[in-house]
Amino acid sequence: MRVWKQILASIGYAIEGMTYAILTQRNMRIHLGITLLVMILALLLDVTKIEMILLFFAIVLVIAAELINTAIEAVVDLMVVRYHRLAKIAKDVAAAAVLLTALHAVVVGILVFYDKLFPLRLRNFHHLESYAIVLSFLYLGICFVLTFGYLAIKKARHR
Ligand SMILES: Nc1ncnc2c1ncn2[C@@H]1O[C@H](COP(=O)(O)OP(=O)(O)OP(=O)(O)O)[C@@H](O)[C@H]1O
Repeated sequence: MRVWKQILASIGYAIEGMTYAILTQRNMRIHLGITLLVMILALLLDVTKIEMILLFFAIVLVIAAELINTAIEAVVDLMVVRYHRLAKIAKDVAAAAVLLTALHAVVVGILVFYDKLFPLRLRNFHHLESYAIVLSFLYLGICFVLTFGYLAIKKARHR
């Protein structure tokens, strides 16, 4: 009985954390809004079970990253009251993790919805689908390199 009470208490704390993130983080509200739109789109369009799993995975990844980012921001603000190079690195790297998961979700969204939203164009131009895939990964790669390149340069400058 005590174990169940502890488990229920843990779930309660987790819900409190989620509520805090939704109420205080604008980005979290944006993620949830987009999630709602994606779910409506997935219900309206002919999405397979595997595609649904991929969409869910991408969405959960973004929301989990945003929650961890919020936790890191809170810990940094608790420990550091003034400007500190390490505080900046901690916050920027946590933000980069969210950015990366969000880009991943965009790529998954393009891959899942592209041929469902533009089936006629695809029938005439088969190469468009591969363009969408290549462009998605190119975009993801560029953002990845820019984000981590920027962080690496910043870090090197502060050494
Ligand atoms: N104590 C600090 N020392 C150095 N740089 C900081 C510090 N606090 C914040 N920063 C810099 O300012 C940026 C924004 O910080 P802030 O705490 O406002 O987070 P945020 O990304 O705006 O959070 P939110 O998700 O709540 O909008 C950080 O990414 C970091 O570069």
